[in-house]
Amino acid sequence: MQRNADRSNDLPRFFTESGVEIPSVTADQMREIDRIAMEETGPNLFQMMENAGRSLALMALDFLGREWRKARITVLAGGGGNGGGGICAARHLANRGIAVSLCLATERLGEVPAQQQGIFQSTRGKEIDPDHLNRTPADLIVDALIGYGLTDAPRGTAVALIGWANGSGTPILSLDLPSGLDAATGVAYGEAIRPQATLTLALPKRGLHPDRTGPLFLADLGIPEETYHRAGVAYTPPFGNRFYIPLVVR
Ligand SMILES: NC(=O)C1=CN([C@@H]2O[C@H](COP(=O)(O)OP(=O)(O)OC[C@H]3O[C@@H](n4cnc5c(N)ncnc54)[C@H](O)[C@@H]3O)[C@@H](O)[C@H]2O)[C@@H](O)CC1
Ligand SMILES: [K+]
Repeated sequence: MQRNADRSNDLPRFFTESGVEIPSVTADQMREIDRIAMEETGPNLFQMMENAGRSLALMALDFLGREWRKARITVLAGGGGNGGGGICAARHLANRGIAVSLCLATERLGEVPAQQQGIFQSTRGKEIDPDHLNRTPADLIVDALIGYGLTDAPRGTAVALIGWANGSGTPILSLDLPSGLDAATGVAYGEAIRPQATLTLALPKRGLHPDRTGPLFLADLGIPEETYHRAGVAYTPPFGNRFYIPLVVR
């Protein structure tokens, strides 16, 4: 059965459309790159989260196509860095007049996600409780519940929201990785989001198997080459003249 299979010996490789290979990272390696950025080189966490959220909003707009103005979007967000990126995207989408509903899995937000929530509260977007989800029609769901911080099966409201989103029949865009998957191995500890597409951040996470992510895209967080090199990651900027790019996975 695929759900809980150990897939660590079957890791995908990631390439740009022009065939340049992009290194993949475990959660620990990505955490170290984040640490070097935050403590040594910049950008700081708020700046990276802003870049993540804006690219996520842009990808949602591209996904919706010409009908984007009429779209209704539900953003599901957790309390960590992944949730913060989702809340930021919710603001950018609400700023464009889209009907955005933000549903938080927890009231305990980290400091930077809480700042994002504070800004969102000045938009026309609405914050809704999980028990209002079925009364809130959506054309697109954004999954920003859990990112590379997951270490065991999703619990509590997060797992209820994963189940609701999967059963909704509405397309889902996942931020960084489908919530519920382990970033390094791609193993699902329990129920995991089944997205239409995934926007991963900075570098692809090792466990992003294409059968679990849908089409995979990579967003630029604005981290300089030097930061990756200090972390021991051979990195050449893959973005060309864009801020998010499709990845080819083999
Ligand atoms: N440089 C980067 O890579 C950046 C990463 N960012 C995002 O931040 C994420 C990492 O942030 P964090 O380390 O805060 O971790 P996450 O946000 O991935 O996970 C922590 C949160 O997930 C929820 N959670 C974790 N385990 C759970 C469980 N078993 N059941 C239910 N809920 C659970 C809780 O809300 C917790 O606060 C990345 O995946 C990425 O999306 C961005 O914030 C910007 C910078
Ligand atoms: K996610």
